[in-house]
Amino acid sequence: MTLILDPDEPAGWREAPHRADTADDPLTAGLNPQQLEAVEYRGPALLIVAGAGSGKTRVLTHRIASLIQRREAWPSQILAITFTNKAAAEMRERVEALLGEGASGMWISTFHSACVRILRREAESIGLSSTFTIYDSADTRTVLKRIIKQLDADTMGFTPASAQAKISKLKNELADVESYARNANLNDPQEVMFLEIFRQYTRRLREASALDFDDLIAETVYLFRAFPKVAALYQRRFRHLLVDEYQDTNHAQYALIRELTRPVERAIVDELDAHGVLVRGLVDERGEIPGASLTVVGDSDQSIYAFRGADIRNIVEFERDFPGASVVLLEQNYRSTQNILSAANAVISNNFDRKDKKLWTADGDGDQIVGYTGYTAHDEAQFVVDEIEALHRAGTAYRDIAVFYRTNAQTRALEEIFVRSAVPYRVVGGTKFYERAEIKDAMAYLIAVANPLDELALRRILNTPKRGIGPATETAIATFAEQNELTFRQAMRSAGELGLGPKVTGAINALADVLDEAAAMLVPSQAGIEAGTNEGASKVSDVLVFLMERSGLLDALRNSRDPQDETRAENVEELVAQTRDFDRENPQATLVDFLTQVSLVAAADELDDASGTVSLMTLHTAKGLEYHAVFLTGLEEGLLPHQMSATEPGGPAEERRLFYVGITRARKRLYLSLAMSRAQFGEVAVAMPSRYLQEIPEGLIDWKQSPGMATSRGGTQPRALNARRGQGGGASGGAWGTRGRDLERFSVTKNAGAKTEWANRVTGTVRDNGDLTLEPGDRIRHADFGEGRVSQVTGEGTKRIAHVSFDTAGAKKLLIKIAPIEKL
Ligand SMILES: Nc1ncnc2c1ncn2[C@@H]1O[C@H](COP(=O)(O)OP(=O)(O)OP(=O)(O)O)[C@@H](O)[C@H]1O
Ligand SMILES: [Mg+2]
Repeated sequence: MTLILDPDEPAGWREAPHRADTADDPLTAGLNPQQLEAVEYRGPALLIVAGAGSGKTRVLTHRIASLIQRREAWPSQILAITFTNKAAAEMRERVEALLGEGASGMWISTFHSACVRILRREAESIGLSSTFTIYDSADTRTVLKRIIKQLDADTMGFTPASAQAKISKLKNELADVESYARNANLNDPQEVMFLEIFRQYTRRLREASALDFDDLIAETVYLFRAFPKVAALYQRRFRHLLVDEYQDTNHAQYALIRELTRPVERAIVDELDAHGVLVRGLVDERGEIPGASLTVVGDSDQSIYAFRGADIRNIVEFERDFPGASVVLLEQNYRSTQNILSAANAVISNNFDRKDKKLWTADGDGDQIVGYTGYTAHDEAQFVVDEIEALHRAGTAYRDIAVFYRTNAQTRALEEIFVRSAVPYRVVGGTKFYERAEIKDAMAYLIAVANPLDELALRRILNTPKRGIGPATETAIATFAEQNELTFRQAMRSAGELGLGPKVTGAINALADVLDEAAAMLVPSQAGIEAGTNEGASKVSDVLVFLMERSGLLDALRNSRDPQDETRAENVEELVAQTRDFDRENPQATLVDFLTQVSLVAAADELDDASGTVSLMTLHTAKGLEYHAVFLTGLEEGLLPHQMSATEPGGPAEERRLFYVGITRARKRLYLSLAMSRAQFGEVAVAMPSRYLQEIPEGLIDWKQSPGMATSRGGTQPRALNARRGQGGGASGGAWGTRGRDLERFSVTKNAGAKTEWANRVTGTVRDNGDLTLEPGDRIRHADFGEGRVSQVTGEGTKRIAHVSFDTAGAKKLLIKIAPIEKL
């Protein structure tokens, strides 16, 4: 092992750091006494626990800046861990702004990037090449798929996704093959099989010099444990370790922190010294280098990653794990108005098993929270955009406004309205809807059908979903096409002449068949051809559904248990929903028309202006951030809490923390919105207000209903929400928290009648026109659009839609169940 001086260490390193004069220090001015105590703390371990917006991140930033400015530490002696790359960049910027100079050599990064950096340097010690590959989730599943196939493990119920989840969980707990084998019950064939899968997976990655995401942390821990001298280099180097969002660390990350903060024993110190590593100024009277000073900050109310193995116990047991630790509690909130904080307090107090703490501010109540219930997701999106335009006119910069949602699929409706407005926006931490890989894949199928000459689209889908057509085959087809002056598509049809195996040839032909069949669906009927119309041709949505099903793309995503693939499947379903809308709105339009419209939407992305852009992101991405105005959208049962959470222990409580995280991002203005119906896979489902909305005290929210509902009270008797239960309201499912595992407080304290009354207030009149019979030719009156004639009724049951030509308002489509209409 060679020991070298760290390249990040500045020349000035050899001068021992010294403590500068602290009087009138701008770094500490304006901090409250508890914050000051945390910034000035000099000792082995410090835990800062506090609610949202109380200055935890700010204290970390000031602490780093003060250590550097007072020359108590060199930038290279600092390691700060944040939860996202965005947070890391922000913290670095702030530290540098406080210092008034750059601070290179300082490590501010996520756990994963810090570990990659360490592992690339030290790879040889653990038999890896320093150019090791990092496997993403998809790569991992590909490897597992092959192993499972080879072992016939699928017959025992193993899938790549299930094996992946189990392996990931083990790695987050730092269990490797050996330790798993020691504890496994070898009489259980399931366990024996899993052990074999785990063993082979580990071996294959090693052979490929590859690490998966979980390995990055776990391998660093193993490295440090197996090679104390390597560990000593980092223990000596990082004198100050600071961790933000500590409540979301898992066991492996916790172990890493422990390794990094261990003291360096005297024997190793001597060895480092002998190798020319500078230790002077670091050793104590026993000849050891004491453990690094550790500062962690967290808020157990904001723990939202239990599904990825995060362990709140890391916070609860901090004092036991790090003896001599000090604890600082921050109480005052500096971010939000009291109204926003009161809403957050009220919501989170419904979670059991937490220490009661109340956020408060000295800054006054502020504006009321604004509530809005849209008819549809589009209506809701329109409200959001209108309000943003109003805020902007009143002087709020776009960059100071954010829109949050629970699932990525919700961006579709939002983006459509944003694109039509002039409001610049960007989707943070995720590509825009049409840029997402799975949407591009689905679109590539449509493009390949619409334009068989488009080689790019064909190549994209050739092996998507994976159908065993490798790059060599792809090249063979391309070469054959070139040599014989054929298109790529024609060459695919000549696969039999390429000398490929029968399976590959079969796969290529099957894909070509699917594309041919889809193309045939687009041919108009004889009458249509004669009339020059599109009559008789299949709708775009039908062609897309056919392609997604026959190609296996949707199944591959749906059957995977990787949470990301689930989102991808939802996105593809959103695209299907969008084509359904398109078909309804443009009955005569062709596939090419659809593709053209999509390209135009995508081309409008260039929008930007000097005052920045509005940020759209998921609630998970929003952690740690703050904005002047925050819009929390899609506050419906099934979305928040997400329907998946219902089946997980602690799920609804974690979803509530997510809602709490969302609320506490807002500084001055908070908007809560939902839609009464939401399209899911092209079906319009009736949505129910999120149970969490009910937990916010009445007076805090000013409900502005959608115009269509505000005036619709006359005529129809409001009906009990209960009447809707069990009517298969799509994603909304069982209303009002009656799901089995959701043993939550309000379901015992609030009676059903109160719930109904409350829901009526939220959604305007709760209509149920479920039994209203309408036929083409019927005259109706709509609360806003006036009188009109029904031209068509489509859909069934709760999803019946009336197509109405209004006398003055033009053509509209109405969801009969909830529309404010009466038959004349
Ligand atoms: N003493 C203070 N004086 C003025 N502003 C402060 C003070 N402390 C914190 N702030 C401001 O309050 C806001 C919230 O601070 P910060 O983001 O550090 O809170 P946090 O506890 O990390 O929140 P979260 O739990 O959401 O991560 C920031 O705008 C910060 O600059
Ligand atoms: Mg923070």
